[in-house]
This record gives sequence, structure tokens and C-alpha cells, in this order.
Amino acid sequence: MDRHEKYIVVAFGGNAFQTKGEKGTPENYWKNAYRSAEFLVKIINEGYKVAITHGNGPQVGIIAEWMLAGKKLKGLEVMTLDIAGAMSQGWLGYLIQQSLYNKLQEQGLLGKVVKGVVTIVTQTIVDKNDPAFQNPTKYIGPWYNEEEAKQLAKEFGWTVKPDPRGGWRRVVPSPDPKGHVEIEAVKKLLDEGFIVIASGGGGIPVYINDKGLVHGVEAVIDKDLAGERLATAIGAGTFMILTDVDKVYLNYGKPDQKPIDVMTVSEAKKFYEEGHFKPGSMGPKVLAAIRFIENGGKQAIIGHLTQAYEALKGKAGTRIIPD
Ligand SMILES: NC(=O)OP(=O)(O)O
Repeated sequence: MDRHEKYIVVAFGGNAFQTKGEKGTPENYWKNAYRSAEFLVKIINEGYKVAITHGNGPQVGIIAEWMLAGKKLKGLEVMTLDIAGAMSQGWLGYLIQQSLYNKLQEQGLLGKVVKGVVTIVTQTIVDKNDPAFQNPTKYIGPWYNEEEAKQLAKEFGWTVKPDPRGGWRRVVPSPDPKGHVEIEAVKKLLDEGFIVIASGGGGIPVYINDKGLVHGVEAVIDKDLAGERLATAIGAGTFMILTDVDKVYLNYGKPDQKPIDVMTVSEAKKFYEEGHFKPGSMGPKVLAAIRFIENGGKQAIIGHLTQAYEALKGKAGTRIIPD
């Protein structure tokens, strides 16, 4: 596939909305969304056509808990996890959409550099027989202590596991994304000069039946793996994954940890197979980067949200490039 040098997919991690130790108040969500928008504006101002995706792990779990609270207090019905995923796309998409619109407006870029910002409720196709449905691995919602987590598991039939980052959390199935139902709309809007927020939270997991009809399934897809599908499908030259660490590291967290500035896709695969990158953390990010390059992408970048612009210029983050 032809690659468009100036098309870029940017994947926002959790710190785009909430930073460590901070309460999840609306004020904090807005503050962080505006901060994230600021980094994007610098990239947009250089003529990049930007599609944005984002995580939803904490929020989709919180939505599920709000529903359970509503059931307990008022007997309200609980929606399924795919519907909770759709809600999270609206919640987080709205925050990015409005903050980015306002930043572009303030800087006189709206109507000149871009026509507008739009969020697409995006459905991500998975295989309904994906073995991931039998082995929940995706952490969602808040962190608990072991006792609380086990009590909630008993009460609501959840699966809970210790999180390598500390504490215990609910885990749900996370099937491998294949593509997006709305991809042609994403391409059209980008070509027409809109900034597009798509595949939020990895997209709403759906399968397509033998009549070609779409149906939701209960899961949460990894946003970086789904972001790769998006970046490859639109022919983006660059796929940038923004998180809360400055670079990819070998032996991360150990006394001999070593930051990586640049690695070829073969080197990335070797390190991945050697187990340098933790599942549920750097693992899927590096895997998404490997897939992007193997599918014809020019560069994948993994770096800190606040260094997005510098990373795009090769002055920060880790670049994964073809051999
Ligand atoms: N869906 C998803 O991958 O979300 P997080 O990145 O927040 O875990």
C-alpha cells in the first residue's frame, strides 16, 4: 500500500486524561485533555493529517461500576461491555474534540489548516472464536486491594487478577483487532481536512456474521493494536504511541535498564520475544509498532505524551523502523 508521509495516527494513553495520583474529576479530565491538545496542535500546524485514538481501560470499568451502582440503588438495568465501550468513546472523544477545537480556534488554525475535529463511534471487527474470550487479560476500571477485588468477583461474577503495576483489577477478554467497520468514513474525513478521533478504547468489539451483519461482543480491545489497524488501513507513514514513559527500555525497572532511541523491526521482534516488554504495558505497544512496520509503515514512535512533537522530530522517544 502507498504510504502518506503526512498522515499520522496518534494513540493517547491514560495520562492524556488523568495523571498518576490525581482524582478523576471533570476538572482534571479537562485540564489534561487541553494539555494533550496543545501537543497535537504543534503537529497539526506542520501540515500533518492526524487521526487520534485513545485508551479507555479505567473509564470503561468505571462506566460498568456506575451501572452496577445504579442497579443496586435503583434497580436500573446494566448494559453490556460493548455498550460501555461506546459510552467511553463519547466521553473521551468529546473531551479531545472540544479541547482540540478550542486550541485550534485560539491559534487561528481552524478553517485554515483543518476544517474541524470529529469523533467517530467506531466498531472494531474481531473473530468471535478468538481464544482471548476464554482467557481474560485486559485490565479495566479502578485498582482494589486483594480482598475487595475477590469480594467484587464473587458478587458480580467478574474475573480479577493482580496488576503488574500494583493492586488488583477486573480483567476482561481482549480479542485481536482485525479492522474497523467505519474505515472508509475515517479516510474520507482525513482526506477532506478533518482531524478524526476514531477507534477509541480500541473500538467497540464486534463480529460480522455470515450475512455480513455486525454484532457487538463483550470485550475491551487493546487500543494500540487497534490503532495499528487504523494506521495501516489509512496508509499512515507514522504511528505514534504516547504514554507516561519517555522511551522503550530493555530490562525496564532493573538496575541495568537501558533506553532505546531507535531499533529496527527485527531488533524489536528479538527483544519482544526475549520478554523485555511486559504484557498489558509496553508489550502491546511494541507489538503494535512491529505490526505497523511489517505492514509497510515508515516509522512507529513510542514516547511520552509531553514530548510528542520532539519525538516526531526524532529528538525524543523510541523509533521503530524497517530493517
Ligand atoms: N482499550 C485500551 O487499551 O485502554 P487502555 O490503554 O486505557 O488500557
